[in-house]
Amino acid sequence: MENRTMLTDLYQLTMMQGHLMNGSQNKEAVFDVYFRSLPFKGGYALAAGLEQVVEYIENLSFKEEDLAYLRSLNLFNEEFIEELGSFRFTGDIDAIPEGTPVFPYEPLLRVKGRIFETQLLETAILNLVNFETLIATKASRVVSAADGGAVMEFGLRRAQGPDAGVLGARAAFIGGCKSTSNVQAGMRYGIPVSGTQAHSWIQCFPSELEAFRAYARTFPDLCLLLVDTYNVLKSGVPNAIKVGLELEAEGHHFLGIRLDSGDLTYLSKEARRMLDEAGLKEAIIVASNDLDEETIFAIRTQGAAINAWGVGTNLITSKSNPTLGGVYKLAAEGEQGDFQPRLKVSENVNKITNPGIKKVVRFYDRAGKAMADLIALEDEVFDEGKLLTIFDPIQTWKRKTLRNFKTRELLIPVFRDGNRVYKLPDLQEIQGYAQKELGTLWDEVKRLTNPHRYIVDLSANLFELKQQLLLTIHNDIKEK
Ligand SMILES: Nc1ncnc2c1ncn2[C@@H]1O[C@H](COP(=O)(O)OP(=O)(O)OP(=O)(O)O)[C@@H](O)[C@H]1O
Ligand SMILES: O=P(O)(O)OC[C@H]1O[C@H](OP(=O)(O)OP(=O)(O)O)[C@H](O)[C@@H]1O
Ligand SMILES: O=C(O)c1cccnc1
Repeated sequence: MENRTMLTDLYQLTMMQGHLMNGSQNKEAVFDVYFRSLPFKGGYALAAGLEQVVEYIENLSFKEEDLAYLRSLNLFNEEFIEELGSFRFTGDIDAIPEGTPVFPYEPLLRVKGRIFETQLLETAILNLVNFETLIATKASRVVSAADGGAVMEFGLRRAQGPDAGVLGARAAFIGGCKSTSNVQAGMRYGIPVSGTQAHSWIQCFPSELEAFRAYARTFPDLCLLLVDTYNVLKSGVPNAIKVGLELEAEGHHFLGIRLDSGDLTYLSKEARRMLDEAGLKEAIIVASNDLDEETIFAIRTQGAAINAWGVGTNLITSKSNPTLGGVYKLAAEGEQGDFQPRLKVSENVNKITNPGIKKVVRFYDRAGKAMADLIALEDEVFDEGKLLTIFDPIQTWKRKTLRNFKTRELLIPVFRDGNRVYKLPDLQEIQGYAQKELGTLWDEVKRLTNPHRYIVDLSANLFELKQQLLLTIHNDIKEK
């Protein structure tokens, strides 16, 4: 497992030395990880990256060469470097499991512990959670546009570097992709690997037919032929049909063809007709070429005859929305378990933080559909037998009364006193869980364009606490 201890911003280390020098290193802090707006103008995001956060925490330790490098910067004193030498995370982490639909302002992770430790974690946690959550969300949109057609992740060559290719393939699988072309991701995470051929294979042979036959000889039962090197309907599909029939005559199953250019709707319909007429009704048609959720949705609704989609660049780079702006904000600080809520003020009301140690409660109706989430204080209880009126924390007149609800707390314990108390699910389990979880959201929340906004409110107690703190800060400033 990779040691990512040095994957941090310099200022985390300077602040840590500052705490050590000021005697505040043992102060306890609670940080929330959350994002403020949904990517893709979508209706939800899918949480991902927790497994990498767990690995990061479990491998946190500065090696001799790390300490030597830090010493060489001539910024840090020996007392601090020595302290880093025995650095371990000894705090608590609660997190929303990977594959859960999540919404703005909800703490996806809550980190509690000595400020000396919790400050260091910000950069790596955000790096991991922001990227994987973004790609899992993008993949989920692409998969939903494919409406049951398999989506194969093809992006490694265009990913923003090797790590993004591998972790992106993992996140894409959480979002519902069926397979990846990325062999390292397949090996590391047990993702099914799949693929076809490149144009170079076809070009290497004197003719397209010979290229197809050579591939069919090598992989008679894994034969998906790329048909657009010369001319799809006049050459590629007729040659693929010849080879497909030869394979079937020998008792093999011909898988199908891949289209990688041109009008994918027209070509797939024509190719389907030709394959069917030749008796290759089971042969599938895979499409690729700069696809994303919008093109897939358009092509599918035009009536294309496409069974599976190969999606690379737009998915792995999240091209239409390349970042998720997750932040790591201090919500409480204290000593010996006695915490005081803390708040960050901003002129921009969306940037004022939510104070205190919080939890996220999801409210379901009797049919199991998610109705709303509340960000609440840790010790609050919501009685399932009672009515509950919730309200928008900004437009407070917007109210909704929940009745007959079931509740579920989304944050679950992952580390206690530095020890892991959470069993990491395997990736197949996470994918299945994500699919089930998406089934609890209304279609209106999931639709790709102009979705309904899912309700995420603050509990009355948290709202009250926030108002009080804002008022106190405001009055303090006025008096100065
Ligand atoms: N029927 C369709 N409706 C909407 N978009 C489509 C349809 N068919 C293909 N597309 C998309 O249109 C774009 C076409 O790309 P482009 O203009 O580069 O043509 P091309 O066929 O890839 O040409 P080239 O031969 O250079 O590869 C791709 O993003 C593709 O996914
Ligand atoms: O289009 P993407 O969604 O990124 O999917 C991956 C693309 O990569 C391959 O092409 P190649 O690298 O040869 O490039 P090209 O076909 O785009 O020229 C493949 O044939 C797809 O077209
Ligand atoms: O296997 C394929 O067809 C493939 C793999 C990576 C990128 N494009 C296509």
